[in-house]
Amino acid sequence: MAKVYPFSSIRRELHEIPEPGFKEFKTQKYILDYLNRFPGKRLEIKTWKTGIFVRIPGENPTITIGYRTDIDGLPIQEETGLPFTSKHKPFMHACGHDFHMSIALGVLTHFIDHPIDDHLLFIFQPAEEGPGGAEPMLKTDIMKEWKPDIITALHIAPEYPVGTIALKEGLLFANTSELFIDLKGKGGHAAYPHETNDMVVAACSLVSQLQTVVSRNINPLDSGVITIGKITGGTVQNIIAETARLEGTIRTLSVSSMEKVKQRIEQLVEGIRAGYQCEAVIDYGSMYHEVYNEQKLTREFMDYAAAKPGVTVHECTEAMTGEDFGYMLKEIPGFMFWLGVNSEHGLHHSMLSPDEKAIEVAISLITDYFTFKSSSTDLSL
Ligand SMILES: CC(=O)N[C@@H](CCC[C@H](N)C(=O)O)C(=O)O
Repeated sequence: MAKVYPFSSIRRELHEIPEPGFKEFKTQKYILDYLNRFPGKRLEIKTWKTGIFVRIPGENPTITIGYRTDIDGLPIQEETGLPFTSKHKPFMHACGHDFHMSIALGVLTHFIDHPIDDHLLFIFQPAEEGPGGAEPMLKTDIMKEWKPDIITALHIAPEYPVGTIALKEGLLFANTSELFIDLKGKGGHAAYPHETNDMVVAACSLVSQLQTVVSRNINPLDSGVITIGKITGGTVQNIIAETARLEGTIRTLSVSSMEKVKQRIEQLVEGIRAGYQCEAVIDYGSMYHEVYNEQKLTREFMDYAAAKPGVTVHECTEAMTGEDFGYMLKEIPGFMFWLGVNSEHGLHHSMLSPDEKAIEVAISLITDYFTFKSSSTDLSL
């Protein structure tokens, strides 16, 4: 068994208790219990739903430096076989939020005993995987009172080795929109198809047609994704389905492409309505603003990280992943970066197993950068 680094044990305990968005009750309690280990320290703690804000007041503050972690898990049946596998099946920390939280606690713990000039605000945000906690958290009175002047977050990256971080100035992650389409027609006996309008056939046809939107309606030099991750419909093998439901997500690099994709989806769904004589309802669920890294802070951080022993900075291209941290970056200058964790299996995979050595790499990099940033005379953007 690999060596367990201090914050790896926290990561393992959090890994055992993944919870869906806005139901992170045990996770919230775990973090609050951890924070309560530091009585008498200058920690200011406020909760919002299942999220937590923690402020460490600065000694001689000019600004507030923000750090955000997400805290929710995903509905995935874990197959890692790890001794600290999920106890909340079928949920799993398959997007690294257990890493993100333990890194946030590591950075926070460092600053409890090493206060800096500026205020620090740690945001433990629920529901990143959906329906989104960042946007409503931004609107809270707590955020208005403690609003950071700059903000940072990271996301684990299975494809990079430990010690590598990846980022770029400007656009890093895509605009996203969830997509739910409910079809309702007439079901019936499997042997009497002429008396029905089979919603399984309609759903299959619609999924195929949706594949043409990106390939035939988006400029090939632009990018887009439509993924249908789930189809449900029908009841048993010898009954023609009365209903079917498609669940998916849309990703684009611009708001205008998102509008175009949605317009095209609506036209295709209208065709299904007419062609299959059925009802069809589209729901776009939650939408996330793109993650856009502020140029000057990002470049400064890249230069800072590149000079740090043991850290390699890779200038990456944008990804079609989504992150509601994009809403925070829309209002507060800052950046997000990928943290290499060297896992054979990728994000949202049942066998994702990131290398825990990356936790200490991230804690060290972020604490050093915040200390540098706070003592830096140039706080202008
Ligand atoms: C980093 C990451 O994997 N984020 C998720 C965000 C999902 C947002 C929403 N539920 C959707 O599916 O559109 C991602 O899938 O990129």
